Amino acid sequence: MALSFRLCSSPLICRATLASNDNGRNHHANDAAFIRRAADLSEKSAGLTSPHPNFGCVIATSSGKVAGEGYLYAQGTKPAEAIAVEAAGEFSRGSTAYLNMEPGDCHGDHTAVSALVQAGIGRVVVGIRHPLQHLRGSAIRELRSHGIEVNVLGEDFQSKVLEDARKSCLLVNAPLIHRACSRVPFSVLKYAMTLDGKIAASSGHAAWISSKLSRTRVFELRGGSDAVIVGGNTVRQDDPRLTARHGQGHTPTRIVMSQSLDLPEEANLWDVSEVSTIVATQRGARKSFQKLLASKGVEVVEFDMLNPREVMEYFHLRGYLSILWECGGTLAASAISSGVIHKVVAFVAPKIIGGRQAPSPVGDLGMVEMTQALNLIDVCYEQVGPDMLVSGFLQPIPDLLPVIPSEEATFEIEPSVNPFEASIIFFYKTWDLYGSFSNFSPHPVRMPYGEESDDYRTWSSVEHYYQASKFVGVENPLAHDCVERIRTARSPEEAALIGRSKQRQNPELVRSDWEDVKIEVMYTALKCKFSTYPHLKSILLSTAGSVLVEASPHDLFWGGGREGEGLNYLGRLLMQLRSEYIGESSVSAQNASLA
Ligand SMILES: NC(=O)C1=CN([C@@H]2O[C@H](COP(=O)(O)OP(=O)(O)OC[C@H]3O[C@@H](n4cnc5c(N)ncnc54)[C@H](OP(=O)(O)O)[C@@H]3O)[C@@H](O)[C@H]2O)C=CC1
Ligand SMILES: Nc1c(N[C@@H]2O[C@H](COP(=O)(O)O)[C@@H](O)[C@H]2O)[nH]c(=O)[nH]c1=O
Repeated sequence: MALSFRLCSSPLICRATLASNDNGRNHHANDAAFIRRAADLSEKSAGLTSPHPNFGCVIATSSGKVAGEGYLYAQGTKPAEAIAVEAAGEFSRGSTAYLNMEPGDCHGDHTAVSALVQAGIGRVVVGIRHPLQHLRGSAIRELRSHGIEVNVLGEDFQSKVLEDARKSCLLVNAPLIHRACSRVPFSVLKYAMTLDGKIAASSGHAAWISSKLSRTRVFELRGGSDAVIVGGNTVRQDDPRLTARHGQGHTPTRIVMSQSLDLPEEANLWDVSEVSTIVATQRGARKSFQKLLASKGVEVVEFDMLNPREVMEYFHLRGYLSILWECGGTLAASAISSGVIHKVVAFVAPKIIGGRQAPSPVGDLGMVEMTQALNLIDVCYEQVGPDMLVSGFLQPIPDLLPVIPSEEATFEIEPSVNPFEASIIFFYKTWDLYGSFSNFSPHPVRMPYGEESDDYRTWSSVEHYYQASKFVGVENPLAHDCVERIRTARSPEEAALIGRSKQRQNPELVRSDWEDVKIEVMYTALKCKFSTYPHLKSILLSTAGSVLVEASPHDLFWGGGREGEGLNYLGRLLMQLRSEYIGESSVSAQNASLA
């Protein structure tokens, strides 16, 4: 369903519509402006961390002044709402909080909602409901249950300015919305072409068509994606690096799709010292070359049918939210035909190269009449240096507006419905249904700082503690530095990045018994987390009878692997902990009955 706004049906809507005189219009304009600001804010972490649901919060006083604002930096960090009310301090009381998206308090601890309630916020305006089914509506319901007036754009109010503001909220979380309703990640096809529609000269040479400024924009696009994809021919022709080149921030995985595996033995993409590369290929293709790639640290994933849809479904399962396609026209045509491309970003350079054989951005789509052409929607034009950047959507952002339930019906919706009827519970990303089982979940633990130390510190997540433990007890100041860098990392993913890369680059800094103790380290940290947070313990206990599997297809030690080939140690430890708790509670029940 394309973007649209529905007719009002709830009492709140009618109240709002009745107030739609000039004063009402002013309110709408203010609300729209602050919601847009929240949406802009929510995108601030783009390129700094891996893509995640984007949340922004603006607190505005009754006189229309911004008192505080915040955005979610990465998954597993402090919610935008908590940051904003902290910044606003006493001004929060009676103010309005503008949220581009309903909070995703997915761990039962309701941090975002509590922050707003405790700060005395009087009214909350929400751009869109949370797209994920298991979170949608619950924070709104909870806020209302605390007597806070909550208005959801498109449900409680309608007007042109609010429609535009709501659209900006949909745009900043388009990848998440796609995740909620399709089985493929949000995909953007990007290319640079000359004014005569060529992406290379007839020799295949393409460096460079677009200007330096445009290419810097491409680095930003890469930094905001989980992965960048090219086809085998682009690797052979260009030997690309596909890095984001911004120094500190997030770097996407590089993916090569090649059926033949007829690829060079030496290539920039096989250097995985900084960024990983995955080659997706046809099952059974050039086994000897697969071995060579594996020896260089390149992951090879075989597919029975190597096509864009299969590959995208696979990366969806790996938790990828957004993918940037930087391939040539052959693979681009195949991806468009498979329906996996959602958006197109084209840099058009004012140059003419000519050449009958020179490649164009999209190969054969089998169309013969101009009436069959695919029309982009929501098209934007922007001049970037000498180039023109044209972007637009090939598919509308799905509108997940529910058929608006009545207030009573809203209360009847069971937010904790478990879609996994089967006895296997998968968990991975923190925003998923059982996201609190992930090491990245935002639950700080008090654990020792150093081996057998009495010096207990707060670690922002189990992942922080686990990664730092690799370097504990090593007599080397550099190892101490690693521990401190990991402890103070801004997010669990940064902690993981530092821990993993240091372990790879400086194995001498890792404690010698790490392989023997790592399971115990993890277990102790998990035990601390689940004992510290009773609601997490309850969620764990509620899974009794189910097998817990960390749905990480690439981590074959802690995760379950793609086809169950992983050892799933994280899932196992959680089940062990669950048994321990169940044992403890049955012993205490026995003691109580004896007493
Ligand atoms: N200006 C720009 O923005 C860009 C320009 N280019 C230029 O484009 C040219 C290369 O274009 P092109 O040949 O189209 O390269 P592609 O990147 O589209 O690579 C095509 C290759 O992709 C692999 N592939 C795997 N699965 C599929 C599938 N289902 N459908 C189609 N291909 C699949 C095959 O590799 P294999 O043969 O290994 O099996 C195929 O040969 C180069 O000159 C390069 O410089 C490239 C990217 C961007
Ligand atoms: N030629 C061309 C592009 N080409 C794309 O960039 C890749 C090279 O990236 P890297 O090795 O990281 O610099 C190349 O393989 C292709 O995918 N991109 C652009 O923005 N503008 C250009 O003019």
